[in-house]
Amino acid sequence: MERDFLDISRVSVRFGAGAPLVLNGIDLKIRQGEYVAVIGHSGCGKSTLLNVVAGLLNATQGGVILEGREVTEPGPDRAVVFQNHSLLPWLTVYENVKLAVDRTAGRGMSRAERHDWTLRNLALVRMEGHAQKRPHEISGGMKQRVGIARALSMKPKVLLLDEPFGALDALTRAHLQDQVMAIHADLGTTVMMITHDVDEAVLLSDRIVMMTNGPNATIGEVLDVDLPRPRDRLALASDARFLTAREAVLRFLHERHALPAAA
Ligand SMILES: Nc1ncnc2c1ncn2[C@@H]1O[C@H](COP(=O)(O)OP(=O)(O)OP(=O)(O)O)[C@@H](O)[C@H]1O
Repeated sequence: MERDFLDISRVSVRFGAGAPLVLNGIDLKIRQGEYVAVIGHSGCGKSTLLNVVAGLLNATQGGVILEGREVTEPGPDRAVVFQNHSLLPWLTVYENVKLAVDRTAGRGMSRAERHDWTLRNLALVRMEGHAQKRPHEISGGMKQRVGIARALSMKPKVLLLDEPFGALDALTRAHLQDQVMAIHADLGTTVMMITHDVDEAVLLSDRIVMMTNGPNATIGEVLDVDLPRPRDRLALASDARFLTAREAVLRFLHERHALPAAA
């Protein structure tokens, strides 16, 4: 049987003694190459869970094992892309990615190889033509693409996406989703993505992890998205399997685990 690649085991988190548990006993095993979306209402603890996997936050109980090694701190094997692009404003697009290359995957590469690797990752997100621009000269969607290139350039074992398209308009968002699907197909990167967007979760994922409301949030249900790849958003818009999966997530979020204010 295939070994679990990323093993999130009985993770509970509380912020401060006496405070309620934000997360309570999260158990999730992710296979290599799998694309998993985590969805749930605002404040249920999705980012908290991602931060534990990233090594930015220690679990109060339980832990995370990646390829047999316990996660205790951040590392280049788990690259994170946040909703708000975090590029260094005084560096060009090229330099932003090159900096990550120099610090991680580029160690041991020659100068020419590091240059090529930087350009190759910019090309993955179609940003090689904007390499010499600075962040203020490019759009929000382009900044997110550079953020994704920077993350991928580290050759991470797991790509952690925290609502990476949340701040973008619908068309830009669709474009980026297609690019991420193409990259995932190409590289086979393992992805854990947080989202609020049901359609996005169904379109991109192999499995959707649905979280109950906090505090004491836990995994309510896990849905296998049984749709062949490559996936085409237009064809899927009327595909019965897509619509069934979408409905299952919507029912979970808006019937079984509606927020009290929205009930
Ligand atoms: N550093 C912290 N100190 C104290 N409480 C925190 C801290 N970080 C998060 N929390 C609390 O933990 C809970 C979960 O927050 P988290 O950001 O993980 O939720 P989320 O599901 O990602 O929300 P959203 O979808 O709105 O981004 C919230 O109640 C939040 O206020």
